[in-house]
Amino acid sequence: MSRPIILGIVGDSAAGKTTLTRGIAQVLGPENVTLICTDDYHRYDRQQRAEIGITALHPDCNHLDIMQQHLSLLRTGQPILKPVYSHKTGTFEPPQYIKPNKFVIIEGLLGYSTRVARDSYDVKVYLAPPEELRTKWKVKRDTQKRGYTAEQVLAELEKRESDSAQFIRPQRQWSDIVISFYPPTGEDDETNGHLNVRLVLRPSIPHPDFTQIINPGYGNSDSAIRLGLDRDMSKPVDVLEVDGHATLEQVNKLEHIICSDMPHLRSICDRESNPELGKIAGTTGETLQSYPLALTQLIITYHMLKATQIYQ
Ligand SMILES: Nc1ncnc2c1ncn2[C@@H]1O[C@H](COP(=O)(O)OP(=O)(O)O)[C@@H](O)[C@H]1O
Ligand SMILES: O=C(COP(=O)(O)O)[C@H](O)[C@H](O)COP(=O)(O)O
Repeated sequence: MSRPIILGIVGDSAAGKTTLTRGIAQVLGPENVTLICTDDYHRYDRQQRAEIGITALHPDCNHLDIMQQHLSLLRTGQPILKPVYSHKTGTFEPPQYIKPNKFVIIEGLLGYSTRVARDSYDVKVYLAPPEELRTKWKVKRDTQKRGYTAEQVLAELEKRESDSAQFIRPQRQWSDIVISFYPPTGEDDETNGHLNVRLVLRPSIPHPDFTQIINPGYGNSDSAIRLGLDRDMSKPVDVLEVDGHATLEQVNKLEHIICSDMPHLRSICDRESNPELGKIAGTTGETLQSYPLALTQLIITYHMLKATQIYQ
């Protein structure tokens, strides 16, 4: 059976969804990827939301029924007529005709909020940076790119907090992978390129065999790459951590584990031949490179390529 492979990336505003998506789409080939942002399914424009007093995070503020209908259509390879919301103007634009490519990446706030929607994905990712870091990212992004003042962004975050807690954060439970970038202890997050990452790997999909990381000789607890067991939302999980200061040699070893069981896809599943992996736009428009981000993007790409072996 041939059908598009669907990746979900869910998380609160400025949690890093677009940044994560970019590298994955580059590896898979932009011509093979359809990108969809579920903000397009907002029910009200910016002015209406302000008048009604509802936030974009509330399910009632989104056409979730149409979103899930569209996800089901995309999963079976059918086209949709997608609404378009502009973050630039805060208004809706004419709808777009979209025919899914080989891979579809759906990113947004409420992608896992209904069962039918959840059933549409092959891989489900949830982004959960510490709230302090997300606040900094949101202030920076929304002041630089969306025309807000820092005070407006902070006031908006406060207004949204109860909806975040009630509707956004619980979706973490449905994900296969929870991703948290975080600053190393004692360093502030201005060193964005050197953030560590914590990946919660649920057994809901089969992950690459990372156990050799904990073999004697590899080192673990004091290494820059660590594997352990934990619980997330009370369920047992594996946790893989990669420090921003990991060496190239350590990163290459992990990459080898990720890519070694798909030799015929080696050229795709490889960090070195995909220089876009791990790239982040810095504060002054410069480009930073992060190994933790690159490896995270590679693990997600691994799962998408694996899914093609079953469905394409
Ligand atoms: N992994 C990361 N490392 C460093 N900075 C990041 C990372 N992810 C996101 N950011 C910063 O946070 C900002 C918001 O991220 P973005 O991807 O636009 O979030 P979202 O799409 O979830 O709203 C970006 O402009 C970037 O500056
Ligand atoms: O929370 C988000 C989602 O975007 P993202 O996840 O990219 O932050 C936006 O604030 C709403 O879509 C409304 O947009 P605006 O506030 O610009 O009208």
